[in-house]
Amino acid sequence: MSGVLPSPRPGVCNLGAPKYGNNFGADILCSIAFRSCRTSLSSGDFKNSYRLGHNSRSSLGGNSRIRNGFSGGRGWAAREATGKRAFVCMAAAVDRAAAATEFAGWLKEQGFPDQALEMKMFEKEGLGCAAARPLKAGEIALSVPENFCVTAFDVNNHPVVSGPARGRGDLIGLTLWLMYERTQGQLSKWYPFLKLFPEATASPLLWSDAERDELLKGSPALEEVKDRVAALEEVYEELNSGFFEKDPQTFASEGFSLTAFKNAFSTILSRATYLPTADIFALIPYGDCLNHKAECEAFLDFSMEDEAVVLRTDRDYRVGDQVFISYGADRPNSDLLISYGFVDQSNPNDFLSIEVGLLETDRLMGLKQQILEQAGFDNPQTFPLFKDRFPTQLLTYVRLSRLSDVGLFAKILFDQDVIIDQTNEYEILMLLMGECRVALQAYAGGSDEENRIISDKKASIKEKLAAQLRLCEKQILINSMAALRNRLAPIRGIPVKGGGLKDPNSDIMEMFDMAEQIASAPSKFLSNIFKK
Ligand SMILES: C[S@@+](CC[C@H](N)C(=O)[O-])C[C@H]1O[C@@H](n2cnc3c(N)ncnc32)[C@H](O)[C@@H]1O
Repeated sequence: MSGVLPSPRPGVCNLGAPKYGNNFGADILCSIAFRSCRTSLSSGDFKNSYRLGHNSRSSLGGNSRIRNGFSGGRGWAAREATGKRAFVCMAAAVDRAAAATEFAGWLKEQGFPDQALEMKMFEKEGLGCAAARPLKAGEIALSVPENFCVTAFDVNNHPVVSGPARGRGDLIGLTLWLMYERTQGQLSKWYPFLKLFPEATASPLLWSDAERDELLKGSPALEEVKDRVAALEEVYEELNSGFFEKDPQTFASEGFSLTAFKNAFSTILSRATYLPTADIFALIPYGDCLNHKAECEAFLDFSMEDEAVVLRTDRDYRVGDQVFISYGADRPNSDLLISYGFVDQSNPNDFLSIEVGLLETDRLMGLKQQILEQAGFDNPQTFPLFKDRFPTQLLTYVRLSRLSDVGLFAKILFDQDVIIDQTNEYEILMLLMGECRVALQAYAGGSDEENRIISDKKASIKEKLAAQLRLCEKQILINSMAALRNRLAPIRGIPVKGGGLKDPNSDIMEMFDMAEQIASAPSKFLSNIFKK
């Protein structure tokens, strides 16, 4: 075997959690708007490489060659496939635990080395890997020889799909590979491996338009999913008109339908692992059964020395414990849902992206832009809002954007949380508050409804996942607003509409109400309220 995976989050690479750490406890014009979390997903890159997948750590090159010594291929047993040629839907009906046992036995027959992990079913995550013996932190838990992995090597050397896959990204190549091998059923030499794969995931990429519109209403994920689906359908159309329709004998219609393509893509997206050292995506026996834990730091990578894909543990495990990896350090729930079809309600890395920028009409725009550039920021710039923190840099950025006195520019420091003056601070906190309020109002219903759906046994998987996502995102906004309120409270001498100053403690709720409703026309509101 030899294989492929997507890569990181181009848009947000410098915005991850580690760089920012303004805890709400310690405390949080421009144009402001919430953005879909374009983490690993980028429609611009889609056609050539759908930048997604575990270990989103480095960028992904083309797939026309095997990179950095990862040669792959060859060894996947020349076992003669037997059985009828038939389109086999590797559906949920397959008993996955039995399939895993069968696959492990089959691998052994092919000379696969003994591992410290065994595949096992877990209630929450489905198939996973458990420690077969006690493991110490830093130990090699898994070592899969490269020739047992499916990669671009297999795609590029495939008698049927190499043509359609040419010039496309690794994930599309692997999707084509999976579609074709699925049509071969038991004749496929990969059959025991394919039997482990779910037919598709619960990703909203596969939901109907109506389901997406209803269930993701308010979430920035909706826009993201729509973009992805459009890009995916475009790729399919190209493949269909360029290859599938022209040769229906080879590309049997059922196995190469749009539905089959989307299903296979979602499966590949959820199972292919990006190997940073080899800069390649791979389907890795055992490795593709490892589930994600946000707190985990272990990840799969190619070891040139061992010529194998290796997992080193980041903690001790007892026999039977599930061994986890990280699918990427800073993946918000919207990304997990789209890429893998699950939501982690306790995800410490969950975030919403907020975009801020300078006003076109700002007479100091040129100067401000220079300051931003020197500090390494764009205009506009996206920042993450986490449920317990947001970046100090976000505040500084917005403070700068609202400054009209050049004499105060010297106070702008991106590595420190420095209030420029109270009027400026009041403005920016109100703007952010208003933006959060508007974003929150875009979701239908309250959090009680989401909690009800999550615990409702009759609710569908899609309804539950969407409710989990909405709940987490709303919590980020609610917590952000609470933090903004905390920051606003001690500001004394707050300017009011009629001019003059007012003690905030006298009618603080009224002030917040006002502040939270301004986002639809922030500059208009501010030009009125701060009229000199
Ligand atoms: C690489 S596969 C892992 C094997 C998979 N559990 C299976 O049953 O085949 C990724 C899939 O595992 C599931 N998964 C991984 N981590 C999870 C988590 N923390 N919570 C829930 N599901 C998880 C999701 O269904 C995801 O699409």
